[in-house]
Amino acid sequence: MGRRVVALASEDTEFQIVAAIDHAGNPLLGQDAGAVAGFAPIGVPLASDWPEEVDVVIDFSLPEALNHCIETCVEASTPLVVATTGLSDEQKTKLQAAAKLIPIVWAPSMSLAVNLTMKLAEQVADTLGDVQGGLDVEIIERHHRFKADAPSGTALKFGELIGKKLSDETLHVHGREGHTGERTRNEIGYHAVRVGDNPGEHTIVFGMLGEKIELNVAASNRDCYAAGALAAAKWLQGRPKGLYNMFDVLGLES
Ligand SMILES: NC(=O)C1=CN([C@@H]2O[C@H](COP(=O)(O)OP(=O)(O)OC[C@H]3O[C@@H](n4cnc5c(N)ncnc54)[C@H](OP(=O)(O)O)[C@@H]3O)[C@@H](O)[C@H]2O)C=CC1
Ligand SMILES: O=C(O)C1=N[C@H](C(=O)O)C[C@H](O)C1
Repeated sequence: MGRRVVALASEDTEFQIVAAIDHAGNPLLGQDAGAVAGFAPIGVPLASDWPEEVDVVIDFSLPEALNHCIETCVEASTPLVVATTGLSDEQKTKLQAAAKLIPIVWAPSMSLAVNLTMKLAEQVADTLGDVQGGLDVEIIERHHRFKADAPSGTALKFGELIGKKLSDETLHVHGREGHTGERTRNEIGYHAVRVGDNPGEHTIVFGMLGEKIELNVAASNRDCYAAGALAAAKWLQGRPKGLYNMFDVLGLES
């Protein structure tokens, strides 16, 4: 994702890339970030040390890298966009605490289409929650073979939003195997598929007795996430401290 953020930001006159950060052991350190992204050099080497002053930081990394990023941004009062998924509960608490000091946009998907589909999913759950015969919700996500976390942060967010609309006692069930018995009414099932270079696809199945609805949202490439993160970075300029999400950035009601 870092490569795509650099590529899109370097084509946007509203951005000046002042640093591209990776960990100290990355073999590409010292190489020009534009060239690493597959474009013309931009005069910014990939580095492991943080610059003194920046207007905004965009984080697509690993949960283990995020703590240092949050601390650095808080120390320098720098607005932060967090796109990394697979965070622990402790890290979520840390983010919430940091947002009392700096403005942060935090979302498991920066994609416009995904965030809009989340709103549609909420609407379907709201409408069908009490449908005759009961409603079964299953979430199937597909991603590339390199993805480190499962299910995706987006799938979990879909489940959280839908669960809130359905019941206070929604169970989140990951996969299904063996003599599982009859499906309970209050569970949401998650299924994580890892195949090739899939840039991200989510299907939410709302199953009833006699008919079903499926919401499917799929990326054709990863630029929807990079573009969303850049939009969030712009939106954060001049915002007061606080924790925001992509519904806020996109003007979709939270
Ligand atoms: N919110 C959204 O819209 C999206 C979120 N994501 C999430 O973003 C994250 C990154 O995804 P992706 O780019 O595919 O993953 P990659 O593994 O390709 O990239 C992660 C990068 O972070 C680097 N890294 C590792 N440790 C550190 C550190 N301590 N400090 C700085 N950088 C570090 C890695 O280096 P090295 O390879 O050397 O370990 C690597 O270059 C994932 O959590 C993914 O789920 C992805 C797409 C969209
Ligand atoms: O790792 C990815 O690729 C993606 N991760 C995010 C997630 O976990 O939801 C967002 C997107 O689906 C791509």
